[in-house]
This record gives sequence, structure tokens and C-alpha cells, in this order.
Amino acid sequence: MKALHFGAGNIGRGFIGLLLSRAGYEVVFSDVNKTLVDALRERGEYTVTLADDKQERIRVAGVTAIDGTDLAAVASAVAEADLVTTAVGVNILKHIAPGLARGIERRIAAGAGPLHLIACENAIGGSAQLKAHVYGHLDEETRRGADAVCAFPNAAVDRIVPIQHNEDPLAVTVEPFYEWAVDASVMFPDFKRIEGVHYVNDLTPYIERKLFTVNTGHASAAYLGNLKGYETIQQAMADDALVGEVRAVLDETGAVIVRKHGFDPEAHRHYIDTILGRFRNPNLTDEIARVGRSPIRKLSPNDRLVGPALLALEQGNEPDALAKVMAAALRFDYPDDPESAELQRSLADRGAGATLAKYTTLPPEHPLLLLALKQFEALAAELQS
Ligand SMILES: NC(=O)C1=CN([C@@H]2O[C@H](COP(=O)(O)OP(=O)(O)OC[C@H]3O[C@@H](n4cnc5c(N)ncnc54)[C@H](O)[C@@H]3O)[C@@H](O)[C@H]2O)C=CC1
Ligand SMILES: O=P(O)(O)OC[C@H]1O[C@](O)(CO)[C@@H](O)[C@@H]1O
Repeated sequence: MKALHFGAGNIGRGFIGLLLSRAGYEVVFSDVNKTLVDALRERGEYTVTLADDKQERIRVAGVTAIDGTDLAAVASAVAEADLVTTAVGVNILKHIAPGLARGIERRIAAGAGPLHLIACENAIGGSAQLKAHVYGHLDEETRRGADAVCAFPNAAVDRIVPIQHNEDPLAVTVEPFYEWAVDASVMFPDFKRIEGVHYVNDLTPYIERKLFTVNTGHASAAYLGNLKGYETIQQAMADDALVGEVRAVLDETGAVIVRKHGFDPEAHRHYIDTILGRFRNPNLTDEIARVGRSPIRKLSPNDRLVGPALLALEQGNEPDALAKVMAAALRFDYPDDPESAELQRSLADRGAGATLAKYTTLPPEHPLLLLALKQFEALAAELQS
């Protein structure tokens, strides 16, 4: 069995590649990073280290790679695959779509069997977004053919994998915890189960609980930590006042999730505590620059900040703590991050109100933007004093 995985980065090697290899797949990575591709091809294996006291090292063998810029090679790999997964970043899905489309055309022409394509990105409806990009490159008849043999189950993936600073470009250190939930409701019957994957018939509660707790909490620690001059999440999480603010955010998102999906409030409190413990992991160094990266994506309407804040308002609650994190996101000034640079330019040119309206796509008078603007002004006053 062959799995084609797009993105040989931190999650690709440290999570998805590891689980697929353990499940008996030969894993073919597609990546545009030549160093990674060459090393995977030459060595055919890499090591994953678990970031706990034992520092267990796991050898992942039987892997190889193709050059993701070579459209013909990508199409061939898609044509031969038994499973396709991605961990490239949700904004990159459109760039891998042409190769997937050419491969799907070849599968249909050859009468190949059914194929699941699972986007393992931090986003709601990641695989549905991938499908829309791929279908944009197919004609009407091929789309009908693809409907019969391709399924794009959405997924929620959870494992903290910081940016790696190892001499070996393939070595990757990951937290021991992981969770991979996949929407089985759209999968073909009798699919091959992957050990470690949790198949569910309704993914929404899982992805919203994960995105609006792990990712909201992590982004909050990053943006609030950045305001205080911290460089790592571990530094930020050693600041009790800051942890109190992150908890206030997670109380707001927790109320939303518990009410919307009927989770047990006590169990959800326990989930929050576990996650705060994961952020503190002393065996990892996770940079605020990584966790806060792409602030425009993180301020978009369905993402980890605005998404739960809008739901809180719908439920009649004012999400002040979330609004403060939205305001703090505007202060995330990392010139090497293209989205941060764009946000800073917009802030300088248009001001906070218009910038928030542009990137959240909400009307300027929307109650959430008024709350975030109030928080932004309070932050500005605090920083001046
Ligand atoms: N790092 C983490 O802790 C977690 C990350 N995620 C999600 O996983 C995804 C990947 O994140 P990371 O692994 O951290 O990022 P990463 O930057 O380490 O890996 C992304 C990889 O995609 C490759 N890539 C870029 N364009 C490509 C293309 N056109 N074709 C093939 N490969 C391409 C890059 O070269 C890179 O190796 C993101 O959506 C992220 O939100 C989800 C859960 C945890
Ligand atoms: O990859 P993104 O969406 O930019 O955000 C980084 C996120 O990845 C994670 O490491 C795992 O989901 C989170 O802890 C963090 O919030």
C-alpha cells in the first residue's frame, strides 16, 4: 500500500508520515524543499523523537520523496497512490491542486480504485477546500468521474511540532500527545483503517473543540506573550498573569463549544487543563514566531479567534478576552512573516478599525470589531504609559 503525502515538514514527518508508516504504508512525500526531498530519497528513513523525559526515538523507514514542483512526477504518484494526505498549510492547497487533478484524470482513464484525499491542516473543512481547488482544474465530465472514485474526508489533526533546529534535516522532535480525527461519513465502504486515527461520523464537534481550544489557546499565548516581549511559548506560560488571560479566552470558547455541541462542562475543563499543560512542555522550545505565524489567516472569519467570538455573540455573550487577543494579533510584528508585514502596513496606512474590518471581512460597525477596537485602544494606552 502506497500513501502519497504532500508536505515533508514538521507535521508531515513528525505525525502523519509516522502513523502511515506504522500502519504499513510505503510513504512517498511530495515537497518543494530540495534538501528534504534529496535526504528522504537518499536515506529512505528518518527519526522521530518524543519530547518527554524518556526522549524515545522512533525510526520511520520505507519512505521516499518526489519533487513537488515536477507536475508529471506528482501526477504519476497520485495515479499510483492508495491514499493521499496533505500537511502543507491551508493556503498552499491551491498550489498542489494541479498535480492532483492530472493524477485523478489518469486514475479515471485507467479505471483505478477509490481514493481518499485527506487534508491534515489547521482549518475547518480543509479537505473540502482541497476538493474545490482540485475540481477547479477538472472539466465537467472528469468531475463526475471523480465523484465516483475520490472522497475528500475532512480531518482534525493535533500534535505540537515546533520548528526544528537539528543538524539532521529529517530529524524531528514532537510532543508525545496526538489526535487525528477523520470524517468517516463520506468515506468509501470497507476502507482500510489507520491505527491511531479516530473515525467519526460528525467531525464538526471535534474540529471546533480542537481549533477553538488548542489553536485559540496557543495563538492567545503567542499574541499576548509577544506583547510582553517573550520569545517562546514556554516563557509566556511561566507568566501566571498571562496564563490567567489565556484561561479567560478558553472559558469563552469553552462556553461556546459546550453549549453548541453538548460536551460535558467538567470534561471540557479537564481538556483545557491538559492543553495548558501541553503548551508548557519543558522538553520543547516553541517559538512565538511560529505559533503566531500568518496572523491574517488567524484573523479570518472561520478561524480560531473570530470564529468562536462570533458564536459567543450569537449565544448572547460578549467575548472580551477573545477581542483582546484579536487586538494583540494586530501587534504581532515579525517582518519575516509575509502576513505580519502586510498587517503592519495596513495598520500604518488605514488604522486598526479598517484593518480589522478588511481581514475579518466583518462590517466596521460589527459589535465584535467595536469590542476589538476598544481593546486595541486600551492596549495602545497601556503601552504608552
Ligand atoms: N506544526 C504543528 O504543530 C502543527 C501543524 N499543523 C498544520 O499542518 C500544516 C503543516 O504545518 P507544519 O508541518 O508545521 O509546517 P512546515 O512548514 O513544517 O511544513 C510544510 C511543508 O510543506 C512544504 N510545501 C510547501 N509548498 C508545497 C507544495 N506546493 N508541494 C509540496 N509541499 C509543499 C514545505 O516545503 C514544508 O516542508 C499546517 O496546515 C499547520 O497548520 C497542524 C497541527 C500541528
Ligand atoms: O499551524 P498554524 O495554524 O499556523 O498554527 C500553529 C498551531 O499548530 C499547533 O502547533 C498544533 O495544532 C498549535 O499548537 C498551534 O496553534
